[in-house]
Amino acid sequence: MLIGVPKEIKNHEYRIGLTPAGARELVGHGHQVIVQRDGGAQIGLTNEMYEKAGAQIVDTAEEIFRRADMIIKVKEPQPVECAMLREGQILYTYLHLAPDPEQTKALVASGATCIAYETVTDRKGGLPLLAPMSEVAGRMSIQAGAHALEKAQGGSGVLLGGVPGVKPAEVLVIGGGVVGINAARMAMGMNAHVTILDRSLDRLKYLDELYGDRLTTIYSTRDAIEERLPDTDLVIGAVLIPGAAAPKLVSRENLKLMRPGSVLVDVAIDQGGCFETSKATTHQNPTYEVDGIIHYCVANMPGGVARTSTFALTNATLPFAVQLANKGVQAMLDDPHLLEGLNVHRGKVTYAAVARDLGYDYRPAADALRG
Ligand SMILES: NC(=O)C1=CN([C@@H]2O[C@H](COP(=O)(O)OP(=O)(O)OC[C@H]3O[C@@H](n4cnc5c(N)ncnc54)[C@H](O)[C@@H]3O)[C@@H](O)[C@H]2O)C=CC1
Ligand SMILES: CC(=O)C(=O)O
Ligand SMILES: [Mg+2]
Repeated sequence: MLIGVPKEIKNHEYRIGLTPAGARELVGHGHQVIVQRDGGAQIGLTNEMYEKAGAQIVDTAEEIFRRADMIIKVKEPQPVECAMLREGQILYTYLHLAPDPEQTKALVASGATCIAYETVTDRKGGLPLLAPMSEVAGRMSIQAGAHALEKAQGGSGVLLGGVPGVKPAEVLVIGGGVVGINAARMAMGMNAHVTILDRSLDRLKYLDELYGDRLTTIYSTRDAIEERLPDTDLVIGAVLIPGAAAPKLVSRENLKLMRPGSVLVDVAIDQGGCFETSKATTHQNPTYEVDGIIHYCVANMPGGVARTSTFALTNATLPFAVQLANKGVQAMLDDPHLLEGLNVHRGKVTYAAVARDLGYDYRPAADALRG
């Protein structure tokens, strides 16, 4: 198979979908790899490294999209990329379709086979291709929040850990999954006081067993959230209902409960955000203010630490990339966990939550693949 890796074009996105080591693996399995010139240059992955791994460097994204049987990316295709996809081509990347009707329409129109990293599953019920970036974003959410709390950033001027004689900040993490636990760990490490909310009692039990009285665990309800907002300095939005648009858990009205200069970091923004007042921002302009509350809603947070993130992401995506390259769409029929990643195939929406949220007819993935 001919595998193409374009340079990412989203704002300040320096990750790349395949490392030189990954290219070498695919070439070793008898495949051809083409990589866009300087696609990894910003994170020290040079054209020469890819060439040494057996890949060919090409100059333009147009050539990659025209020639490749499978495109490997990081972020959802931007409109100019969607326009270059074609019937029968495989797209393997993050998609986050439920809150993105424009992209969904474009992928349906392309006829391509579109596999979303974020809905591939594993045997334990986890999301193995989302998890590495959730680890990164969870950890980053605390440093982003701590920075936004500084006065010069519009924040309330609170230091997360306090100092001897002055109490630490209160951090509220809504959603105790991969983002949530990583955020909580970082915040506890900085000596903040941390409360974590989840709807899964099993998850709350696990967190309680792990961290004991260093972490307060509370069952997530609207009441529980509203009760805590007046005393919270930093809220991390970390909920997920796989594939679906995020539930709105903090309303605009709720912002009045908070102290001016308090901060909301909505990590769930890539699924539409879990605060009513969230709208996606970029690394260039990461924050904005609503009713005195600072919002940080960067939809590609891991792009900010692109070198760490590229290695973490491709460690997880490469084994499936090899399967797809070896077997084509049959790889999904052979592996139910990879099959869960199929969101759009030859003009049909094949992921139930996306079809429901955006009003498309749902076609089960295996049926669509078998034609
Ligand atoms: N902005 C960015 O750059 C990035 C965003 N993300 C996003 O972060 C979000 C969280 O991802 P993960 O932690 O990997 O998901 P996860 O599935 O590991 O955890 C989500 C948790 O939310 C809980 N939950 C669901 N509804 C809830 C509610 N009403 N109240 C409290 N908890 C609730 C679930 O029980 C689960 O424990 C996703 O939307 C993901 O796409 C992930 C990486 C990067
Ligand atoms: C998960 C995601 O959206 C990202 O890593 O950018
Ligand atoms: Mg998006």
